[in-house]
Amino acid sequence: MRVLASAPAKIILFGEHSVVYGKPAIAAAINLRTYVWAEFNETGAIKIEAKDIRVPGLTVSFSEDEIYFESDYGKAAEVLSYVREAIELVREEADKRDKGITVSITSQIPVGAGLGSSAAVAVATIGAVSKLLGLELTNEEIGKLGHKVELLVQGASSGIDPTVSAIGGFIHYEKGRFEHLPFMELPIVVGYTGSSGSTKELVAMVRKTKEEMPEIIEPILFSMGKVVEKAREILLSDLDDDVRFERLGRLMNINHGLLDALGVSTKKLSELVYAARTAGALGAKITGAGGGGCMYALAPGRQREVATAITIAGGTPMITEISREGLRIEEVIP
Ligand SMILES: Nc1ncnc2c1ncn2[C@@H]1O[C@H](COP(=O)(O)OP(=O)(O)OP(=O)(O)O)[C@@H](O)[C@H]1O
Ligand SMILES: C[C@@](O)(CCO)CC(=O)[O-]
Ligand SMILES: [Mg+2]
Repeated sequence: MRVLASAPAKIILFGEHSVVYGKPAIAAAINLRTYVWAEFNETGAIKIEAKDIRVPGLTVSFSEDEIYFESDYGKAAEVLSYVREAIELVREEADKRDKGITVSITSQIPVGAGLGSSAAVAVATIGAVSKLLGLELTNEEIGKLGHKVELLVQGASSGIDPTVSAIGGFIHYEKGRFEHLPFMELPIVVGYTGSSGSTKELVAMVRKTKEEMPEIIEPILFSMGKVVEKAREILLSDLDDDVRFERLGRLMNINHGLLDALGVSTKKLSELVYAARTAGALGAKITGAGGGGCMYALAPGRQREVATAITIAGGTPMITEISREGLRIEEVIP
């Protein structure tokens, strides 16, 4: 039997980082997906074919007529830890710890770019492997297992990314609980800096700063929580779109400033944010953990101009759509 599952990327509209400390956040699944095939193998081992992820630590030496490859196995194993933990967790849940499983991954989501590639790969793997092992799990349960995987690998995770990747759509999330917000088209542009940041390291950096100066960082996290409350109110209001977008834009700019104060922006991210605002975006901010990766802009009627401004500033624009669907079983071959 072979199973193919897929799970979407996400953007965080408001509340990244503060959500790790129990504040609310708002996120949406977007139409970039990670695909995972799962099948049994006879060896009893876990085998992972990650087709489009760069493995760090590979050294190649060339001499007259020979080529030597040396790999840093520790680093290679670390890169695959989300997938490995996901498979181990599902084998335990199914009480089939010794089953040999091979997974093969292809992904449209840039890695370490704030678009939830870690959550999507964990959720798609859990979806494919649980189906293979005959476990009946709801998408919500798969999101909770995805949260466990992120906790195991990163040490800290709010769970918002695996939740939105598993269930799709547009959500408000707080302390493990989510509420679907009404589906709406948002005129956004995502801008990719081309560089990456590690969520594990960025979350650890914010925690360290918070421990060193709680009297400064806690009010910032508190304000971020308030920005999200206000944004939820505006999203649920019956205000006209022009007023609604203008207010949301202002909140995005405040949220970006607060993220910058936490130290998770970079020069390139800020350049893309300011380029987007100058080209007429009503708001622009980092999305995801930062340290590189992506920003997004709210630009009703100005998406094309903002995309051009992001390109001129050295970024890659992506006009994405919100994905109603989360985890999907694409194919089951008996
Ligand atoms: N296609 C893939 N195959 C295997 N592992 C992947 C794949 N995509 C992502 N990963 C894993 O996820 C890690 C990146 O996760 P990380 O949480 O740091 O960033 P992100 O999820 O892309 O962004 P964010 O968490 O800010 O939304 C990679 O180093 C790798 O371990
Ligand atoms: C930085 C963070 O808030 C969002 C990453 O997309 C981490 C988390 O919520 O687990
Ligand atoms: Mg991640």
